[in-house]
Amino acid sequence: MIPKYIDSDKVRKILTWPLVNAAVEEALKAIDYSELNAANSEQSYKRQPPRTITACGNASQLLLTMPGYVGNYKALNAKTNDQLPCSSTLACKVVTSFTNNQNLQPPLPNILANILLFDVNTGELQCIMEGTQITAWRTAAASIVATKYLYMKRFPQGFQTPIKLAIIGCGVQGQSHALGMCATFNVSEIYLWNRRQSKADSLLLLLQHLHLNKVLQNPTKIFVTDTPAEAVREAEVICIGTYSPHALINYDMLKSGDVHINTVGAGAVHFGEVSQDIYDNAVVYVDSLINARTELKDLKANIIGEIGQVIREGRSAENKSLTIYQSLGNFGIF
Ligand SMILES: NC(=O)C1=CN([C@@H]2O[C@H](COP(=O)(O)OP(=O)(O)OC[C@H]3O[C@@H](n4cnc5c(N)ncnc54)[C@H](O)[C@@H]3O)[C@@H](O)[C@H]2O)C=CC1
Ligand SMILES: O=C([O-])C1=[NH+]CCC1
Repeated sequence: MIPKYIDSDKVRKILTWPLVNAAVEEALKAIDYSELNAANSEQSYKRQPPRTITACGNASQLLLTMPGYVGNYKALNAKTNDQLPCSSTLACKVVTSFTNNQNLQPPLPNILANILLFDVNTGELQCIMEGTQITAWRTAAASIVATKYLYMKRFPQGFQTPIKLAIIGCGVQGQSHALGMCATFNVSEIYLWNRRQSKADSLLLLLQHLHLNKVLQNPTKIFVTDTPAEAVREAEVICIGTYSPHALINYDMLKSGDVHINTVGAGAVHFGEVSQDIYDNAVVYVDSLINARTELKDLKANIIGEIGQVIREGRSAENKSLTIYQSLGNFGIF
């Protein structure tokens, strides 16, 4: 059987922020390690084992594999809302992170992804879905869900609470975080910083264009800053997605009071963009504790648990004004 290929144009057409945010929220909730039901169970169940990371020669060339299985689920027909027959999905997201790609002529994204879907009865490969954009959207959506549960829930106005947002690093992740956050929350001001300023300028132009064309309602005030310190000085929510091996922000740079940080980058080492004194003063949540045990073993931080636990158990984050969502990344199956 020749697998069906779903290219990036087709994928892009179905992605919207409400859809991706809701799917990612379910996927984060679905990460649990309770004894799973037998395969012949009537109930829906899922498996998301730890991901593997293979270095291909050196740490700047990585292959990440993220398998997932959901058994016995009943989806709804998106058009009619009727319940579809019970089904199961076996899939694996395969991501490469080759950090020299941006220097190629023409450049390629550093992070490339494909999602493989298998026949659950025979194991045959049925479909390959282009996953690069899904990864950009999924990662930003996970930060959005973390911001919703760790930060927005602190305020009576919830989602409507106006926020000043800082984006540190305006590459693929910086852009998807800026667009997703502005599409979801009431962002009153946004501060953009990138090592090479032209990328921050381009993101400013894109945001202005989308605002003028009423694709985005906010923000009305957009600033490009000369330093990360200027970008975070007023910010209540900070999203940082770079390959920086050194901390770009430290505790003294943050405003006092309620602040939430989504830190998604730093390449092969999945932390380091944020200084130790920020971790010392914060409580930290992750997407996957199983992956954190290996990938964050050198991080000295008060890791409280997973975002999924916070959502499932309906409990609010610890009573601390500074929270961090330390994003490692995962497949996003539920
Ligand atoms: N947690 C997750 O689920 C995911 C994490 N990532 C990570 O997010 C980070 C960004 O990925 P992309 O946006 O796709 O890459 P990108 O190449 O599109 O953007 C990277 C940005 O980082 C900046 N940068 C690189 N080195 C820097 C340094 N030493 N100091 C300051 N800025 C620096 C660049 O100027 C660029 O704007 C990477 O570390 C990547 O591994 C990417 C996808 C998913
Ligand atoms: O989850 C993901 O797709 C990734 N995490 C780190 C790089 C890509």
